[in-house]
Amino acid sequence: MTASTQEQTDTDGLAVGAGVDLAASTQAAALAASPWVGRGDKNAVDGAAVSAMRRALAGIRIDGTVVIGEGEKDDAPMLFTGERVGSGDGAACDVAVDPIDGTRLAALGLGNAISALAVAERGAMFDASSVFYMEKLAAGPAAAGILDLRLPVRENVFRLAEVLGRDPDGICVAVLDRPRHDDLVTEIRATGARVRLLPDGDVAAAIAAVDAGSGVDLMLGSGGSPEGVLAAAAVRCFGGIFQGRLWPQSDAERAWMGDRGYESGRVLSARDLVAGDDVVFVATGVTDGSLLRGVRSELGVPVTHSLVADTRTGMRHLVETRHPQRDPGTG
Ligand SMILES: O=P(O)(O)OC[C@H]1O[C@](O)(COP(=O)(O)O)[C@@H](O)[C@@H]1O
Ligand SMILES: [Mn+2]
Ligand SMILES: [Mn+2]
Repeated sequence: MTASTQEQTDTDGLAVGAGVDLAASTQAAALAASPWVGRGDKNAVDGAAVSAMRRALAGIRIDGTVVIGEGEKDDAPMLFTGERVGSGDGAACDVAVDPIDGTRLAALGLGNAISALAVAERGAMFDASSVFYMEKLAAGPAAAGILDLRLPVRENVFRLAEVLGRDPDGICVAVLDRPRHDDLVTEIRATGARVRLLPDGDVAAAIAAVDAGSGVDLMLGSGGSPEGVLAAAAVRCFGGIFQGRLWPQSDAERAWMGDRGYESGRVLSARDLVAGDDVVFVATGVTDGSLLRGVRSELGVPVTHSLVADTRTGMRHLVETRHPQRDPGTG
């Protein structure tokens, strides 16, 4: 795998096919966060994951620029937007990271926390760093051309039920459990559909929505814009649809959108959010979840579960990795 990855990177000049290499970064983040799981300290979870991911990226042969990161931080050397990551040689690319999506879940010892990273060609990723929230819709491939974020919720649920050949009561919609979603949840339930309320973690939820057999048919509601770009990258690799609409919360955010000529109400597709034909998405489980198992220990050896996918091959790998901690003294 590594040899062919290397070759592809050399001949194409792009960071494609490098998914398994890139997974080292989400694995490092998950491994570093795992001692903090259940200890109630969100900052410790995030801090450990961010530094480990950053260090691991330095060993990966890409010339990456973080487009979706931890915000524009001037102080701590973290994964801030605009930061260059990777070894500096290899393909020039945009990088989106969420070292832990579900920090609170991990701190509370709850399931579904993941570490996620996506890479695309340089300039391919939508700059969503300055408007925090995005309204989102994600569903499987059958929903293409049928569902639309601008339609009433009821209409989307009925359309999805029809295209899937079910009654609305056979539809399950994932929604972040937030007071702002109370009306949304009422509207969904009024159609007969079920709602799976999530304490956190809408990247994994969007993947569940596009993935047949996950038990989730649709994801609706607002969440972080950075997570929207990561979910869009995943959907580009897995198939299915993702739609996002920036949801500004302040005059500063509205001004930022205006300055960039972003019409309010514009619906962004997965391809608008992550363009190009070379997209790689990797995620590693931190705590056990519906998508991935969390970090666990087998006879003292840490084991991780990662998902690796790319648009070029359309392949999706579930990778189980043993991480023996070698004693330098014994080689
Ligand atoms: O908690 P809010 O403000 O509703 O934001 C929702 C966002 O936070 C999360 O639940 C958790 O994100 P982090 O763990 O990266 O902070 C995301 O999955 C989601 O997009
Ligand atoms: Mn995070
Ligand atoms: Mn997040």
